[in-house]
Amino acid sequence: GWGYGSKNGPSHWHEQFPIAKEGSRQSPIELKNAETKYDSSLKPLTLSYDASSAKSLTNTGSSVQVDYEDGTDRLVLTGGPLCGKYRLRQFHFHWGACDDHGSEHILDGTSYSAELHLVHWNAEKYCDFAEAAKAPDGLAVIGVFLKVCNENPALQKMLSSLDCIKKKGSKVEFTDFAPCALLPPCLNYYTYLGSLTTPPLFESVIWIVLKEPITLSSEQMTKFRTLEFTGPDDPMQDNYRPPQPLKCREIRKNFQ
Ligand SMILES: NS(=O)(=O)c1ccc(O)c(NC(=O)NCCCCO)c1
Ligand SMILES: [Zn+2]
Repeated sequence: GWGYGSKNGPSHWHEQFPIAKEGSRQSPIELKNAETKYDSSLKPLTLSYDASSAKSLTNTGSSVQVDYEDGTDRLVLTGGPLCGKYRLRQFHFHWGACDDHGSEHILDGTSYSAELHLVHWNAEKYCDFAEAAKAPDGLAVIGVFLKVCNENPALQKMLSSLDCIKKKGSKVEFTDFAPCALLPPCLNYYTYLGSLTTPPLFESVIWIVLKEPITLSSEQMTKFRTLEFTGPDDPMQDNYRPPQPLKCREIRKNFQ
């Protein structure tokens, strides 16, 4: 199956997922602040997150992912560019082999060491995630850059559990994790219409990329790389897709 290696990585994905090449709204993209447009009609993001509905921590074989119980309205994102209420389903990360790269979005030429994706689906219009994932307004993903600087206590609970999920497909119970602890103080954002950044690359994501990164220590960053893609000689790293053509898209921001 698809992956991030030389034989099954992003340059090969079009062979099984033609939208990779043929799509009009693929992600990630380069964000060039000078070419974005301030939109005063954009609302602030409102996140109502309670910690209780975290469920599990999984090595998906392409990332590390925390899944949430999304059968009820417990962790809801509204406002911003969104119409309706979007329910948090999971968050996961993308990162590099070295600290100088690893994010999927690139901001004014800067690649960050990693990128957090908080994945929400439109529970007002669709019955479940799978249905929403196929709709043009089905998903809303908040992207948060990670910059190596000082230690991030909020990440520690997850990172200290990674030893238990080294192998692809492994999963452990992971409860009471408040995702809002992973957000920076300032919620200024860029927003544009895009896609999943992994196969099946559905063009169903309203992207909300925060301008301000969160920080973590280099030891914490190293911890991500102790996970395995397929086996002990295959460390999970460089699990990011490079930027895709902007084509006929506008990038808006909620700040001047
Ligand atoms: N990176 S993203 O755009 O935020 C993103 C958000 C939600 C997703 O469902 C996917 N992709 C996905 O689920 N692919 C199927 C199997 C993956 C196993 O790891 C990517
Ligand atoms: Zn992602």
